[in-house]
Amino acid sequence: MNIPQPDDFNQDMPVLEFKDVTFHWPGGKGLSEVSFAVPAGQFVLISGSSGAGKSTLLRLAVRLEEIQQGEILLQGQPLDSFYPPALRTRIGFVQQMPVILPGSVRDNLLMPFTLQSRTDSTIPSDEILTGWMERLALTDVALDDEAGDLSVGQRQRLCLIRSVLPRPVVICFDEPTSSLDRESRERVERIAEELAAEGIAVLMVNHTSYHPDCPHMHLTVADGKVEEE
Ligand SMILES: Nc1ncnc2c1ncn2[C@@H]1O[C@H](COP(=O)(O)OP(=O)(O)OP(=O)(O)O)[C@@H](O)[C@H]1O
Repeated sequence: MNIPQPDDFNQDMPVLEFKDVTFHWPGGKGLSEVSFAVPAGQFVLISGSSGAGKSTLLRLAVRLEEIQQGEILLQGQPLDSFYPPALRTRIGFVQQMPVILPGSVRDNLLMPFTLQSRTDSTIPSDEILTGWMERLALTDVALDDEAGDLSVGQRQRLCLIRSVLPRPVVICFDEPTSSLDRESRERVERIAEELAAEGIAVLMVNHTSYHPDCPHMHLTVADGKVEEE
């Protein structure tokens, strides 16, 4: 996979960097002075107890929440310097509760290409879409099916494909396997590891019994802090 990089991006720079980031929800929970750097193609496993702040960390990384102090850099540039549709194609997000839009499976998969501003991307063919669906064991789903009729597990895999298609430099997975049976779970985990091997940095919140086969960084979230193990 050919991962796009801006002309001035030095491959030795972290692709994603948190610098002293602080964010608190209105109720006071949140994260304080979080710093870590993720090189291109790094697999990052994120763990911590329920309510520790793992989803909050990912939501900050994809700018669904605004940091209150510090800085988050994507390819060396502040997150808020990206035009939002351009940011969405550079950093993918597969959420716990997948977001599906009205329309067919094809409409949902191609949604990033209707929003995006980049001119260097070709709209994927049906062959590419079905290839990805086979890779994720969605063989009983057709491109013309209504996406709203899919199960939660099927929706999660559809969102995974939708995030990968624009060739992002980072993908954040928030418990992408929570609604899947064991076989599908292992398949999604294997694909996430393959994406890292192809050069995409992968940040994955996952259950504690998951141990990636690939080399990885492990971040633990506890008491509003993020520590690298
Ligand atoms: N929209 C919100 N408004 C106020 N507080 C919130 C909001 N979202 C999360 N929080 C609080 O922030 C803390 C961290 O939540 P977060 O969802 O990031 O935890 P988590 O580690 O992902 O948990 P889980 O493993 O259960 O998904 C929790 O105490 C939660 O109640």
